[in-house]
Amino acid sequence: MTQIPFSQSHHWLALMIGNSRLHWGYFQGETLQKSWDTPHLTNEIITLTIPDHLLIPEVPNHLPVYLASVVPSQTTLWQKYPNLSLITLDQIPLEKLYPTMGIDRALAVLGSGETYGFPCLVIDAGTALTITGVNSDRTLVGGAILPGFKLQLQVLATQTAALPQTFLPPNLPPRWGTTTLESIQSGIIYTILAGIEAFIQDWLQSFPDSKILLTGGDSIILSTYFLPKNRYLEQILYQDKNLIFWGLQSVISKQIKM
Ligand SMILES: Nc1ncnc2c1ncn2[C@@H]1O[C@H](COP(=O)(O)OP(=O)(O)OP(=O)(O)O)[C@@H](O)[C@H]1O
Ligand SMILES: CC(C)(CO)[C@@H](O)C(=O)NCCC(=O)O
Ligand SMILES: [K+]
Repeated sequence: MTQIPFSQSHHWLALMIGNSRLHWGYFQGETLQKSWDTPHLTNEIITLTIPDHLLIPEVPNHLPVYLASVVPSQTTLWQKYPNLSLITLDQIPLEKLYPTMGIDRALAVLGSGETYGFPCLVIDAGTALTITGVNSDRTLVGGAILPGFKLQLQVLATQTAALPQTFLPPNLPPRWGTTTLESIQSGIIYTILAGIEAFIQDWLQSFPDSKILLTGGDSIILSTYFLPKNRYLEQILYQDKNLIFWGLQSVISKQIKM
């Protein structure tokens, strides 16, 4: 994997491989022009044709790809792609990251700090739901990992006889469910919300000036559920689906003179 001189092209792709799907960002210089998601790859990739509907003009087929991944089997499929740079934990300018920490968490909390300021707490509602806090010295304080909303719903449906597959309702369901569906929704949603609130309150005791960022595939629905119950957090709580891209942009712009 070779480092691409950035001057070759101002067009580049950020690719975050998550556990559910691929998250793409198309950048011109430091500007994120578009972002989109696709399913995991099934075959090795050698050239990359950008879908027409993304309306990216004149994009070459070997656009530089800056790849961060938490799925090793997907990373392998990129080995023969000519313009690939793999972003790994050692390139993240944060202190005390531990060796097995997910690069998505490190990038999201870096992107959050660079954009909204340090200290910051990131709540990433993806396949897994992660909580990651960094202080004003850009040092990892720590975090937590639990099954995400969809995974919790799925596991109840697949590991029990009587419980059906359940969806996330568009608005907060009643706490006291009177049907199976409502009871599952209530159980998962209210316990996740209570857990998140407890982590935030604990964090704010140590870092009262911290911003709190919600990101990940379920972050919009999470803020819909969470904000009306926690109006006191309104001034410090933000939803931003692009935190990982801001983190990648920060790492890459420091490696390469734009
Ligand atoms: N089109 C979609 N495809 C898959 N998941 C989706 C989609 N839209 C929303 N989601 C939600 O996004 C969640 C997955 O989040 P995200 O895409 O951030 O996960 P991911 O790619 O696995 O990343 P991570 O590794 O951070 O978990 C799922 O729980 C699902 O409910
Ligand atoms: C927790 C996930 C799955 C979230 O995508 C990812 O960040 C990961 O694989 N992390 C490795 C373990 C850790 O972060 O401690
Ligand atoms: K695993």
